[in-house]
Amino acid sequence: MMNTYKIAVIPGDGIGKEVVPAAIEVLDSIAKLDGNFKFEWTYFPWGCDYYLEHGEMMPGDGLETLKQYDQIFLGAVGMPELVPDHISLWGLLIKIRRGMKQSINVRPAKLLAGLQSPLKNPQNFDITVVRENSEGEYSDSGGRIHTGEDEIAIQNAIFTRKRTERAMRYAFELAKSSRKHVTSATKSNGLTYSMPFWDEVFNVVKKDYPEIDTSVQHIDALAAFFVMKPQAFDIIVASNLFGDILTDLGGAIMGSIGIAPAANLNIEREYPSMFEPVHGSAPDIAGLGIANPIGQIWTGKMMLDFLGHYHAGTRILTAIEKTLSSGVKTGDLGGTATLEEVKNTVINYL
Ligand SMILES: NC(=O)C1=CN([C@@H]2O[C@H](COP(=O)(O)OP(=O)(O)OC[C@H]3O[C@@H](n4cnc5c(N)ncnc54)[C@H](O)[C@@H]3O)[C@@H](O)[C@H]2O)C=CC1
Ligand SMILES: CC(=O)C(=O)O
Ligand SMILES: [K+]
Ligand SMILES: [Mn+2]
Repeated sequence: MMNTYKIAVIPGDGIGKEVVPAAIEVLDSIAKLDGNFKFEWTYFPWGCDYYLEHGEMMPGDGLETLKQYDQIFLGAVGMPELVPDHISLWGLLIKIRRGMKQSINVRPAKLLAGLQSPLKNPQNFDITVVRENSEGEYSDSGGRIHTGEDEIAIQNAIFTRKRTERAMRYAFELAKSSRKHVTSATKSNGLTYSMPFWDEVFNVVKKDYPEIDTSVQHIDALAAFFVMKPQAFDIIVASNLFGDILTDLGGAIMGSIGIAPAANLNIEREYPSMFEPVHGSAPDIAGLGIANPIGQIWTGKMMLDFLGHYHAGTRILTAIEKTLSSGVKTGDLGGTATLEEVKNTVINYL
C-alpha cells in the first residue's frame, strides 16, 4: 500500500532556506527508490521576513493550520540583527513545540564513518539525548521591573511532575532497545528546588525499570565527560536548557553542529511532530551555498523512523556516511564542497 504523507514545510530563516530544500530532494529520492510511500510538501513562508512584513512570526491561526498535517519539517529560526531572538523563537519555533505538545526532543550523537571528530582518539560513541522540550528553564514566567541601578529581571524555571516523568520514561523506554543505560543530567548542588525535584522523580521512575542501569551526573561534569569519554554514555535525560547545550556539544564531538539531527516529538501522536536539526539559522554563512545540509538530511531520516520507515532511514544514514567517507564535505567539516555537491553526492549513494 502506498502511504502519502502530508508534510508542512517551514524553512524559516538563514540557512534553513537552503538546507530544507536540499533535504527534501533527498527524501523524495528515497521515497521513489523505496516505492512504498511518498511525500506531499506544503511550504509556509513563516519566519523573520514574515514578521518584518506582518508583525508576527506566523499567522494567528498558524497552529490550527499545522494540525492538518502529518508532520512538520522545519529548518531554523532567527535573524538576530533585525528581530530579537526571544521574539522570533518564541513566536514560531517554541510556539510550535508547545502548541503541538512536542514534549520530547530526541537528539542523537554518534561517531560517523568518514568524519574527523575534533577529539584526538575518539572511541566509538553512540549517545541519544532525550531533552524535556516543553518547560524547565525555557519559560516565559517572570518579568522585568524598575530601570537603571534598581533594574530586576526574574526568569522562573518550571518543572512539573507530569512532564519531568514523561521525559524520563521515554528515556528508559529507549534504553530498553539500546545498551540499557540511562544517565540523568542534574545540577542539584547549585539549584535548590528544580534539580532536587528532578533527582527525586528520577529515583521514582527508575524503580519501574529494574533491567536498566542508571547514573546521575551534574551537568558541568557531564559536559566534560562528553569530551573526555563520550563512549561511556547511552541514553541521557536532561532538562530543556541542559539538553539544549549538551546537544550542541554532541554535534561538536561528531565533527560539527551542522550535522546534528533532532526530532521534537508528540509521542502520543495527537498532533504533528516537528523535525528540525540542532543548529540555528547561521547568519554568518547564510546565502552563500556552503551550509552543511547533513543535519537537515539526517533529521529527515528521523522523520522516516517516526513514520515507521526504518529501512529507508538507514539507507539515508548509510548514504551520508559514504558521502563523508568519499571526502565530499562542507567547510565546517574542513572540506571545500558546496551544499549542492554534498546533497547530490548523498543522492548518488542512495
Ligand atoms: N532551532 C532553531 O531554530 C535555532 C535557532 N537559533 C537561532 O539561529 C541564529 C544564530 O544562532 P547561533 O547561536 O549563531 O547558532 P547557529 O547554530 O546558527 O550557528 C553557530 C555556528 O555554527 C555554524 N553552523 C550552524 N549550522 C551549520 C551548518 N548547517 N553548516 C555549517 N555551519 C553551520 C554557524 O555558521 C555558526 O558559526 C540566532 O538567531 C539563534 O537564536 C539557534 C539555535 C537553534
Ligand atoms: C533555541 C535552541 O537552540 C533550541 O531550543 O534548540
Ligand atoms: K533548527
Ligand atoms: Mn539549541
